[in-house]
Amino acid sequence: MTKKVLVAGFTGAMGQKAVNLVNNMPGFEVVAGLSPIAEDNPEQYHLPASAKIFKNLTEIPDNLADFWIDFTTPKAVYENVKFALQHHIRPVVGTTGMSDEQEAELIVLSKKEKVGGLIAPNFGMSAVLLMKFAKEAAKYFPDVEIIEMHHADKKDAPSGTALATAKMIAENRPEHQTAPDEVETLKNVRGGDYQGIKIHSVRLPGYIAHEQVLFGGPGEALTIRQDSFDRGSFMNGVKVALEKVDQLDELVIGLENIL
Ligand SMILES: NC(=O)C1=CN([C@@H]2O[C@H](COP(=O)(O)OP(=O)(O)OC[C@H]3O[C@@H](n4cnc5c(N)ncnc54)[C@H](OP(=O)(O)O)[C@@H]3O)[C@@H](O)[C@H]2O)C=CC1
Ligand SMILES: O=C(O)C1=N[C@H](C(=O)O)C[C@H](O)C1
Repeated sequence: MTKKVLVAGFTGAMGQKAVNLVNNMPGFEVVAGLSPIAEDNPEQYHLPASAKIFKNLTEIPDNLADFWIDFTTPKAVYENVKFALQHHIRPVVGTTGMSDEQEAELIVLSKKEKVGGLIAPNFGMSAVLLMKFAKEAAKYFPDVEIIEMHHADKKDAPSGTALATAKMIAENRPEHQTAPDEVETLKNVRGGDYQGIKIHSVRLPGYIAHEQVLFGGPGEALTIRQDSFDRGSFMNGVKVALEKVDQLDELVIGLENIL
């Protein structure tokens, strides 16, 4: 039986990549798109002619879709995923910017509704491996800072990937010295702080998505870097998620946990 997919944020940069992915996945079909200012013309957005376009959650009927791909905005994603879980649609979520509390609430809801799904701050293999390697390196290099660089239209900072990297490093690093007293003569010039890990966010035209993790030790340094040069690089991860979320019975965080 064909698996039916709703793409939330289908008009956006990632949403359009997701539409193209599903259009080319045998056994899957885009049946609907959600986006607040989209025109009611599916083919304009490369959706099948039969696909329905919705402008808000209240318009979406029951039993419409099996999967919910979400590439929307930090403001919309929590309500979207809640709606999907309550309507037994399996969410595959790339949208970043949710708080830890929001994610925890959604996990509880997924268990209650017995609906599996995935939230992945990054669907790219280079970023998944960077996070894994950084977590390992943190055992030996407790002094670390993160620089993430993104396109100028990005709405949230730091990136979801940088925050996930910091969390994974924090889980694994041994006791470390806290930074000495320092004076910022320019406000926030030392970046954001996650449990003593500085995060620096760069936004520039021409960039897509890039991250460096810099470890420093006595007389040596280790730099781990990943680059996403094209948004197509995220689609293998989305494909794997669509193929595997059927086997999950709750909401899982992180692509690495289903690979
Ligand atoms: N996990 C991953 O691997 C990746 C995650 N991302 C994340 O995906 C998200 C989207 O990125 P990107 O595609 O670049 O952003 P865009 O701004 O290009 O697209 C956002 C989309 O969301 C839509 N939208 C806005 N509000 C709502 C709403 N209330 N309900 C449904 N749709 C809404 C917009 O519609 P309209 O145009 O009609 O306003 C638009 O289609 C970001 O959070 C980004 O960080 C990005 C790349 C990879
Ligand atoms: O907004 C983006 O573009 C990206 N967002 C995700 C994030 O916040 O980490 C993933 C990737 O970095 C691209």
